[in-house]
Parts: sequence; C-alpha cells; structure tokens
Amino acid sequence: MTMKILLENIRQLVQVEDKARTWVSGKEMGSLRVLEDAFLVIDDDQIETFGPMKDFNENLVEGADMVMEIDCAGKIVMPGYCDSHTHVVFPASREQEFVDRINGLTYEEIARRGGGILNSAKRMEQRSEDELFADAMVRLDEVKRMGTTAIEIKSGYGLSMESELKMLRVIKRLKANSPMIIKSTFLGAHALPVEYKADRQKYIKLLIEEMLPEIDREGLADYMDVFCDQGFFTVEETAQLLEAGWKYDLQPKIHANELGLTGGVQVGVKHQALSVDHLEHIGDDEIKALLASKTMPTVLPGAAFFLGMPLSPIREMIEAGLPIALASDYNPGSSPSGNMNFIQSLACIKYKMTPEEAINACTINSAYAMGVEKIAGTICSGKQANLFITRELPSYSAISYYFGANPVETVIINGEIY
Ligand SMILES: N=CN[C@@H](CCC(=O)O)C(=O)O
Ligand SMILES: [Zn+2]
Repeated sequence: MTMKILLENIRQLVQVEDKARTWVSGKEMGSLRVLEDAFLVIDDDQIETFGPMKDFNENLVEGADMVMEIDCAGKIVMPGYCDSHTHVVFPASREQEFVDRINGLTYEEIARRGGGILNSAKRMEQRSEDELFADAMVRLDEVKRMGTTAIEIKSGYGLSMESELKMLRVIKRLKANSPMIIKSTFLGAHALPVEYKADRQKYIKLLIEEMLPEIDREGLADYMDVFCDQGFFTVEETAQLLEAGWKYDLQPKIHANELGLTGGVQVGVKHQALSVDHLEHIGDDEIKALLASKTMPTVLPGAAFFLGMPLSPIREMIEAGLPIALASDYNPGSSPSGNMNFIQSLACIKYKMTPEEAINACTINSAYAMGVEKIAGTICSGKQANLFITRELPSYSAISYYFGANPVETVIINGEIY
C-alpha cells in the first residue's frame, strides 16, 4: 500500500531549497529560505514537494492508496537536526568530576589525575555490548524527541583493542536498529592510556597496525578522529594517524584547538579533514587555512558552556567568509546534553549568531560535516523525509528564544511518524 503524508497550513516551512546545496558560508549564513503558510508532501520515505498553501491542489497527493493529513496551523516545520559530533555510546555519567570542577579543579587537572576520558575508559571495560547498546538507544530516543534525525557517534572511551571494537560494534548495531541516519567515527586516539606513557609510539602502533585493519575488516567506521591538543596527541602523531586512516578510506574529522593554538586545524586541513571540531582557540592562521579548504569548522557550544571555556570567535570566522557547523558533543565529561535546540540558544545568546545562522549551522552545514548533505539537512524534494514539527510558535526565532525547552512535538524520519 502506498502512503503519502500531507503537512498543511504550516506557519513557517524553514530551510527550503529547490536544488541541494553543499553548505552556506560567510554572509549567506545569515539568510534562510522560509515559506509562510505552506504545505509539504511526503511520498513514502522522501520529501516529494512543497509550496505555499495557495498553490496546493489535490493532484499533488494523487496516486497514493492513503493520504495522512497533518494540520500544522501555527507550527514551524524544519529539517531534522544533523548532530555531527557526539559520543553517545558511553559507560556511565561523570557527575563527580562536575562537582570537582565546581570545587576548583580544572578539566585538564582532572584528566591528569586519571579522571576524564581515562575514567570513562576504565568503566567501559565493565560494560557489556548489550548494556552499552541499550543505554545508547535510550539516548538516541531522547535526542530524536528533541528533533535530531541524523547523528555522528565516536568511539574513544575504549582505548584498548577490545573496548574500542566493542564501542564500534555497538554503533554498528545502533545503525541497524535506529531509524536515524548514523555515522561512525574511530577515535582510538582520544587519550593516551597510562600504561603507554613511556612509549607513546607503542599505542599509536596498536591503533594503526592492529585496530585499523580489524575495523576495516568488520566495516566498523566511516571516519577517523584524533584529539589533537595540549596534553593529548601532538600534530606529528595526528598526521601519522590520519595518514594511516586514509589508507582505509577513513576521512578525518578531528578534535582540534580546544585547549590551545596547537596546530590542530592546520594538520586537519592538510589531511583533507571533513571537519575540525571545538575551535575554542582560533587565530588568523587557522582562519586562512580553513578558507582555502573544504573542511567544515564545527563549534561545540555545549562543551564551552559546561566547562566554562573561551568562546570560539564565530563572528570573526563568519565575517572572514567561513561556514560554521554546530554540534552537541553529547558526552559524559564536557557536554552531557544532546539538545540541539539549546545548542542554538547558546549560539545566539553567547556567540551572537542570528537565529538564521544558528539554524544553518545545525542543519545544512552540520549535514555536510557528517557527509549526509545529499540526503538530509534541508527541505528539498528527493531528500529523505527527516523533519520535525514544533508546537505552536510565532516564528522560528522562538526555538532559540525559549532556551532549555523542547519545542518539538512530532518527528518524522524516513516518512515514519514518531
Ligand atoms: N575533547 C575531547 N573529547 C570530548 C570530551 C570527552 C570527555 O571528557 O569525556 C569532547 O569533545 O569534549
Ligand atoms: Zn568530542
């Protein structure tokens, strides 16, 4: 039986395009194509057509055995968020470190004492694949209810052959069991396990010579990540790892410039990274390198907010002509939230992005940052029917205005209603 879904009387249909674009950058980030009083037709799992209500006629839903009508009067319809940077497979929360930071310790001090990522790695050993899968499914459901329909998930809390593979196999199971678009990233170089302190190359060799071939054999990753930063992996080590990843066709998406001006952006760009993420420390050289690249600068406002870090100079980057993507960085240490509505609020309130820029950064640009811009990230006919309907709101700016709330009422993924 063929079914079409008709969304009618939509107050604002946001982020529409006639032809799929790659990304928006610079001044373009400030404009958003919006149809007022609109309709949208979904045919099976795809967006078929859309337009102003005055142009709607019954022929547009002809040919289907059944048409489901959804009245969207007073509501906003947007493409589902593409959250291009998360760590939603994790073994346990880390609220004790949150309390330690309130009492004066820094994130780096906690990490040096064996907390942070190493703390998660210790707990990862004790969690079974089934438990990790069940917990992550709950988190995916949580973010889906807040409008996320595509998500990138990293390993990186394993740091041993067994645990890294366990995390990646969990992500593979999530791909098979969740309706969301999921991309998987190998982040074995997230932190150096203490037992390799005296011989860093030994760990890097383990990643390159043992883990990568097995990951390739089982088809466990789409991308390759390294935490290239002060106290984590150097630029030289990052280059070595990214080159090794490319041998298995794993394009880099790296953590860079969170803790200092460390050269992470440049090494990412040099190795054709799809995205460089965090970017709390950005200078003229980083901007220049990014301008000459196809790498998406991705900012993670949740982490900067939660850890009280310096804010990325987003305005300066946009004014220089760069695109910006935003992601939640949902993880237990630096950003325990996957609410992309709140990410937009932070972007507007803290970074002075306009709502238009923030929406572009969470949809079309973040779709590019996870390699799904051809099928997601905008309302475009032929793209997957992945979108959400809000409760009644006066305009799309109210999504970031009502900070901390969840304006999403209905989510549609692949033409299925949730
Ligand atoms: N910065 C590196 N990695 C994660 C945090 C990991 C953690 O603290 O558990 C991030 O993106 O913020
Ligand atoms: Zn991260």
